Amino acid sequence: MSRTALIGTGVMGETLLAGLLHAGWAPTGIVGADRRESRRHELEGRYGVKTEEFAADAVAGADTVILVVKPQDVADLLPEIAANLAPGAVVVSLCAGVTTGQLEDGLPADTPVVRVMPNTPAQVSEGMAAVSAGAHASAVDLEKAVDIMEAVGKAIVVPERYQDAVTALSGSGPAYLFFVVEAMIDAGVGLGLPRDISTALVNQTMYGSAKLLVESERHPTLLREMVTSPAGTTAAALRHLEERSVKAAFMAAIEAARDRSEELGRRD
Ligand SMILES: NC(=O)C1=CN([C@@H]2O[C@H](COP(=O)(O)OP(=O)(O)OC[C@H]3O[C@@H](n4cnc5c(N)ncnc54)[C@H](O)[C@@H]3O)[C@@H](O)[C@H]2O)C=CC1
Ligand SMILES: O=C(O)[C@@H]1CCC=N1
Repeated sequence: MSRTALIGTGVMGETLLAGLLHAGWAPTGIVGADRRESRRHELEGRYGVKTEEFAADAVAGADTVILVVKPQDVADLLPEIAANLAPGAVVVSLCAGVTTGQLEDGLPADTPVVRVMPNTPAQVSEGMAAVSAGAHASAVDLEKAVDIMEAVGKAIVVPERYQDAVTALSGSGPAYLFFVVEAMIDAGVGLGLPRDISTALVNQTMYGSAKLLVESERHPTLLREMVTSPAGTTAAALRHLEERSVKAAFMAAIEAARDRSEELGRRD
């Protein structure tokens, strides 16, 4: 039976684990590793998977090793797993900024490495992931990573040079949308709506708008124009957003995220 080791079971590690189990993967085929004892107990109780304290133990005998630790922890992790990595095992990294070259340098020669940028909507099987092959990853290895990510949403293959931009856009993207949601809910409360009513209005507006965007396949400008009646309420609101350069602020914010991803990938 194939065995997948999931190294790091924090927010993103649990997201992937839950998604894979929801997609029908057997808990017996997955072993988690986390340094935190409390986390290991939580995961074992919640999902019935086996967990290990040390990554090296989880990796032994695994044909796929998925790294979901913070980028800052990767350098210490690689020597831990390198010694126990099974020949031919594919290493799939979800760590922001960390390049396939950095990973290959810390792993046995010719280890197939695939870099992936996922996002948290994978928790509800609506993730968006971008996948890039390292120097020694075959088409089959790349497909393995795509299959893993497609179990929890959509996945596309991109050249690795796009990964920092992808990280800034779809990796961090859910946080930008939740930020807008918070702002809208607070605005509703500011206008006198009870918080639960404001939340219900905003949540469904977000959900319905996202569904309309995807299902209609119409350009967002057209969809926005459909809402904007001449001399109406939307025009009055959009004027305020334009006066405050909100679009430019989004662009600058996403550039900052791209720069941070590049920084995380820089070798010391
Ligand atoms: N949270 C998100 O929305 C996304 C996160 N990512 C990437 O996923 C990775 C993890 O992020 P989060 O889950 O948010 O962080 P987190 O801090 O929630 O989880 C990291 C986990 O790794 C464990 N860990 C650290 N070193 C370890 C080791 N040597 N052996 C075993 N376990 C170890 C920690 O105990 C912790 O539970 C990061 O590289 C991040 O860039 C990527 C896309 C989205
Ligand atoms: O904030 C971060 O660094 C991670 C990567 C993309 C989303 N969360």
